[in-house]
Amino acid sequence: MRTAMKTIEVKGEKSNSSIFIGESLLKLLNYTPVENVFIVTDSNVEQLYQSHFPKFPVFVLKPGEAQKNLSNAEAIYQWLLDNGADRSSFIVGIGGGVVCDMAGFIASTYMRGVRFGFVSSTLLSQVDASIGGKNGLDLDNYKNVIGTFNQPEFVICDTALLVTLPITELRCGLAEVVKHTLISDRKMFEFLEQNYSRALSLEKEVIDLLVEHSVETKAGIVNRDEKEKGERRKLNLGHTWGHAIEKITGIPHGEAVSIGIAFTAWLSEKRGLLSSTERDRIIALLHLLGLPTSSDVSREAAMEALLHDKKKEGTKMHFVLMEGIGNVTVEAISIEELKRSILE
Ligand SMILES: O=C(O)C(=O)C[C@@H](O)[C@H](O)[C@H](O)COP(=O)(O)O
Ligand SMILES: [Zn+2]
Repeated sequence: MRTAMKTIEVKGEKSNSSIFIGESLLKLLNYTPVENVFIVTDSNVEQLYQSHFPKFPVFVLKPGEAQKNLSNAEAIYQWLLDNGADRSSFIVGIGGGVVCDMAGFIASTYMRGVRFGFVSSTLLSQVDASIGGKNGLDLDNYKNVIGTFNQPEFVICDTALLVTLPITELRCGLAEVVKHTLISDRKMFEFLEQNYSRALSLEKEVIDLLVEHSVETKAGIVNRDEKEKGERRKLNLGHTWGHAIEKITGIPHGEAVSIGIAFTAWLSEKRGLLSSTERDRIIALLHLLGLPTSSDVSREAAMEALLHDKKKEGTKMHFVLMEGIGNVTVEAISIEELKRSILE
């Protein structure tokens, strides 16, 4: 039985981040100063876990991606000012990806930057969103168009908090786990094929292993390429198409990523990089996890949204393709060629 807490380090250019897997929200005070701390959370987390929070001022956001916007950022800046937060203050985000993104962005910009850390409460956030120092807000429904690279001092991944997570949210986190296995670990993909139902029933041993594997995979990549000049682009597998679907439909991020992964498997097969057998295995695993693999959005509409993605540089776009389960390649594809591949 795996019980011990595991620590993984992310090394950023400016600062480092310690990820504590299996640590408890109840131990938060061991990681923050004893005063001048400000908590950002959402109403779901507040309702379930406020009694576990240390006694610091709390700003409560409404839940959901739509809250990751500039007007909420302004409200939080104002609240910090009103409550006397200064350059020596410490901000803690307690919640999922939206809360961590907001808290990280605010902390990185308030008074030109104050110290911050996260308690990550959803699977998606523990395996991905809270790790690696990307803090961003959406604009006009386009994902993370405004943001910073800045590492939190710590991330507490309290897997005990996952027991209250709705099943849709759990599935969404598993979409990012599948993404990590597709990027670099065929054996882990096979482990998921064999153990998907144990993951869906939140078996502790399996969940801890999956969180640890994802954090290790992501930390390794971020340590080599924090600012996404090269290898980190791989972490965007399924996201270029996924973000377009997410923008148009408003479905949860993990579901959009699942659709994006399935689309990428199709495109990779079409371009002769992936066998149809492996494509079918990928789609089958996503289905076993209860994730969607297609959407009603027309390819033309998705293509239009995709052209506004921040991964577009001039007339080209970096697209992550699969060369087999556990192996991806990043190709700078011209928009014209992408249109031909996708629309013909
Ligand atoms: O951390 C990264 O790098 C990722 O690409 C991880 C993604 O799963 C995550 O959704 C990220 O926020 C997307 O970043 P973006 O730069 O494409 O907005
Ligand atoms: Zn993602």
